[in-house]
Amino acid sequence: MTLTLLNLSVRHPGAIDAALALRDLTLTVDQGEQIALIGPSGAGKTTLLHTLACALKPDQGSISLFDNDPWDLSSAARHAMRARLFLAPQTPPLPPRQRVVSAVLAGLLPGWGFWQALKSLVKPVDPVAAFNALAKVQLQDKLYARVDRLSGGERQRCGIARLLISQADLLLVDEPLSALDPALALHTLAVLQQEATGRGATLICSLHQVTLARSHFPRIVGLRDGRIMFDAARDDVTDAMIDALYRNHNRTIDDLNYSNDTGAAQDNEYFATDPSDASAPRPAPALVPGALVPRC
Ligand SMILES: Nc1ncnc2c1ncn2[C@@H]1O[C@H](COP(=O)(O)OP(=O)(O)OP(=O)(O)O)[C@@H](O)[C@H]1O
Repeated sequence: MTLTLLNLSVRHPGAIDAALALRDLTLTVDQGEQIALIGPSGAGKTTLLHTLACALKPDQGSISLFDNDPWDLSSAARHAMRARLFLAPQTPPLPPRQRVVSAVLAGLLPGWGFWQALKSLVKPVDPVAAFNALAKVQLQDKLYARVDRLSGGERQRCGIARLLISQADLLLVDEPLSALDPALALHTLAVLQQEATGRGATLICSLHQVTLARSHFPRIVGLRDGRIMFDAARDDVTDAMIDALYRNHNRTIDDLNYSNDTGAAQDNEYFATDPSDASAPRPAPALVPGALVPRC
C-alpha cells in the first residue's frame, strides 16, 4: 500500500477564517496505481498533493505513507521518507541564475550528502543523466541554459526532467501540462506515465484537461470544495459526474444573493452555512444581477 488517508482534513496556516482546504478525505492508493485528480479551481488538488508530500500537516484524521504516519516520525525519519516521493509543482521553484543542468540534477539531492550537493553546484556531477532526462521531454538543447531564460513551458518540462531523474516511487505532479501546447502535453503525459510504469511508481497527477484524464488514467478522483465527490475507475466516470463536478462553479451575484433568501438558500447546494467552509459565499456589498463572480 502506498498511501492511506482516513477522514483527513487540512487547513492552510493563515487561511481566512481558518477555512478547511480539505475535508474528511478517505482514500487508499496501492503502489503502482496511476490516478488523475480533477476538479474546479480551488477544489483542493494542490493542497492534497502538498499534504501527500508532507509539506502540510493534517488538521484532523490520519495519513499513512509507505505504512508509516509521517507526522509520528522524527523529522530526520520524515526527511528520509520524503526521499521516496517527489512533488513536481505546477511552477517549479528554480533559482533564477541556475543552469538547467543543475536544476535537473537537484532531483538527485535526496540521495546526496551535503558535500556532493555543493560539489554539483560548482560542477554538475552527472550532466549525461541530466541530458537524457531532458531529452525525454525534448529539452536537451537547453542543458546549459539559465533557468530564468526559459519559457513557461520549458520551465515546466525542466521540472518534469527533475522528476524523471529522481529515484522516487511516489510521484506527485501538479498540473504538469498547463503551459504546454497540445502535442507536447500528450508527449509529456506519455513520458510521465511510462516512467511511473517502468519503475513501478505510484503516479498522482492533477489535471485541468478532463478529456486527457479520462483517456489516460485508469482511476479518477474528483475533488470539489475540499471533498472527494467521486473516486472511480475511468469507465465508471460519466459525463453527468463531470458536469456535476464543475457545475455552477462560476456563481452569479444572484446565487450569492441567496444569503438574503433563506428558502432559496436551502435549495442551493453551494450555499454553505458552516463558517469554516471555504466555499461559503461572503455577503456582497454591491449586487449587480446576473454578473459573473469568480469563485475565490
Ligand atoms: N497558501 C494558502 N493559504 C491559504 N489558503 C490557501 C492557500 N493555498 C490554497 N488555499 C486555499 O485552499 C483551497 C484549495 O486550494 P488549492 O490550491 O489546493 O486548489 P486547486 O484545486 O489546486 O486549485 P487550482 O486548480 O486553481 O490550482 C482554496 O480555497 C484556496 O483558496
